[in-house]
Amino acid sequence: MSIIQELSNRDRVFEFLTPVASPVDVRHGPILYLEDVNVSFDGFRAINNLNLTIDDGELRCIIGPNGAGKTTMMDIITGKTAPDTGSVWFGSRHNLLTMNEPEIASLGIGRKFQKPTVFEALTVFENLELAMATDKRVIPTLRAVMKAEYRDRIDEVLETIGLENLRDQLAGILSHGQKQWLEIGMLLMQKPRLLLVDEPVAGMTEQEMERTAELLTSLAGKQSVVVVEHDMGFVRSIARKVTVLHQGSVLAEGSMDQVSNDPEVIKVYLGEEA
Ligand SMILES: Nc1ncnc2c1ncn2[C@@H]1O[C@H](COP(=O)(O)OP(=O)(O)OP(=O)(O)O)[C@@H](O)[C@H]1O
Repeated sequence: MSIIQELSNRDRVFEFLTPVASPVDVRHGPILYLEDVNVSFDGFRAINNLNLTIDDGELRCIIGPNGAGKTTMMDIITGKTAPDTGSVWFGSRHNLLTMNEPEIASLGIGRKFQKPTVFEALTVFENLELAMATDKRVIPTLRAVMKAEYRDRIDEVLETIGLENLRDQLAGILSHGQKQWLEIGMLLMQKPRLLLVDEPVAGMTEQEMERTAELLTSLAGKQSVVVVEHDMGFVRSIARKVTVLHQGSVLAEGSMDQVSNDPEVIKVYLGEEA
């Protein structure tokens, strides 16, 4: 059957439009679990007996000085870097260390890098549309015949990211902050269970930072969100629980007030900024 014929069959729900029912099992524990993880680069221990758990629906902020291992930790979770030893589980069923990057992404782990990578020559709407269809060959046909099936989802995401009024604008003319929100929206199109967000407010105006705080806090609960961020004011505005990494290990964990009053944290990290 041709793609056109296949798409014309309105009774069918197509795989690429249907969020994969996430098989992650969180009934008996956290959504993400790292235990005794170690990674060395040329003999340098970048991640050192790292233990970390993220609960389902949690919004967690990860802070730590330069070189603390934050990016390497994200790389391990997403399958970009393989640890030397340790365990990394997504729910109680999925051993992430046996999976490659695309397999981990398809389980529902989305990663937002610091720099926005939207398609500037496409509209906001088209960017979201593209993020939804995993089979890019069907896009033109998709637009013609499948509108009702995906429009609702795109509208929902446009509302979440606050870009409803810019839906037909080219992404290239968006502000830096709007591009970041659009890219978060592109990840949301796939209905992830866990979003990893790297320095979301770098380069943003105060107003954009406030809007980003609202956006990330609104996502928590619906999915788990892990935010790596250097901006302490921003972390304070969104964090319920903060993990401080230092030399590849967890140095402290707790509320922003708890960690910022921890003498060890003050010594190795916040103290540096004071
Ligand atoms: N591929 C690599 N090869 C060698 N060393 C590496 C590699 N990746 C990271 N490192 C080192 O591992 C340590 C941890 O780096 P990482 O980028 O994870 O820290 P970070 O907390 O994300 O820092 P930043 O806040 O500056 O982004 C650093 O000392 C870094 O130089």
